[in-house]
Amino acid sequence: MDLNFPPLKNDRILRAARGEETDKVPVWVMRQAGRYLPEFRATRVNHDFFSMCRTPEVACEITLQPIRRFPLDAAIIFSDILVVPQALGMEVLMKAGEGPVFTSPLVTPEDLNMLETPVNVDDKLGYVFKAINLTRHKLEGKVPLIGFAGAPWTLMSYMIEGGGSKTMSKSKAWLYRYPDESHKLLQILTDAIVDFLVGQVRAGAQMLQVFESHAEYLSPDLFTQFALPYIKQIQERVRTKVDVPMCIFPKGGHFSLEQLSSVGYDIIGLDWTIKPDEGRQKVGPNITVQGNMDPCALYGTKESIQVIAKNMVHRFGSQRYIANLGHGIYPDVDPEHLAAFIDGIHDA
Ligand SMILES: Cc1c2[nH]c(c1CCC(=O)O)Cc1[nH]c(c(CCC(=O)O)c1C)Cc1[nH]c(c(CCC(=O)O)c1C)Cc1[nH]c(c(C)c1CCC(=O)O)C2
Repeated sequence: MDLNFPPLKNDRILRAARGEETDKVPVWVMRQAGRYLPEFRATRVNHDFFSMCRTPEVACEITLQPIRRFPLDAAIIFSDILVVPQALGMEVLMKAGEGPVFTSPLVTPEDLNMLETPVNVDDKLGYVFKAINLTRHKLEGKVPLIGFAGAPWTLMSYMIEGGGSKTMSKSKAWLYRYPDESHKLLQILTDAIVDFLVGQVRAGAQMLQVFESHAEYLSPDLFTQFALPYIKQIQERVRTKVDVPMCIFPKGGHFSLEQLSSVGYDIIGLDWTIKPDEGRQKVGPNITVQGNMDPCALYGTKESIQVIAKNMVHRFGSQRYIANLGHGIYPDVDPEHLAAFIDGIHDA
């Protein structure tokens, strides 16, 4: 892998992450490479979703699509959080209109024996490292490249539910009925995630985001027992090997913000259900906040989007702040409306 990268021309997001002054508020959008872009859909018709993730040239091309169109301040590598369960030997398919489906989800703790551990990330996930390295070169220093992984609880819940769920009752049942085995699974995932994130930075990722998308299903006590310790461990262990800003996004986990502010992440991502001042106050002055416009606000007019975007910047303040949506952009959003959002942020 060629690690001689072109010089970075826009470091706004890295500056905001480190608490340094920024001329404009940096902005990127979760799922910015995705189905709302006609060029993504055109590539997607010819490919299976996970084959796209496994082909570095395709993953690179899709990562660059939104960067060519919009003045975004970061790129995020095209991949999925479910590549880690796949690396542990589980089969995951992406079904059109249905989302991810595991062919054999975990049912009882004995099923943990089927997981192929420890994961050699170079063998199993080397395709992500190659995609990152290629993309960092192809970006030509335009903006930083973000790497990511799902957090252990979110991945555990997918591995047990086998796909989407309204209640997470099967995976939460594990937490209550099999706490020891749940910890065993969470630790297996944590070990794989740490190596995976370190490998992404060594390949060229300049910032990392950990997605705890299923925080919202946990009670504060369950979060403290089964999510927080692993989120903390990931930060500590990754940081002993590489040094880039790290973001944790606990979707729906307002109750966890104070606790999360003490486990070492540079950035905490907020969903749209919390007021900017309240989120800011909960994470404290030494952490950068990211978020949190309602993704559905992009269905409004361009004018209304700009008003909401500017108002959001005023409420968060322009420093130690990274603008984003409160969750991923939806597939039926007009790309021109995303452009209005980005302009609204940069002009605020
Ligand atoms: C939970 C989760 C997943 N994947 C991810 C999360 C965490 C963020 C979140 O809470 O949404 C993370 C993810 N998924 C994808 C990215 C790529 C980078 C980006 O542009 O943000 C990232 C960062 C591509 C994707 N991941 C997926 C698509 C669409 C797949 C398709 O084209 O069929 C993309 C572009 C599919 C996916 N992948 C997943 C689901 C539930 C789905 C189906 C729902 C949907 O279709 O939006 C699992």
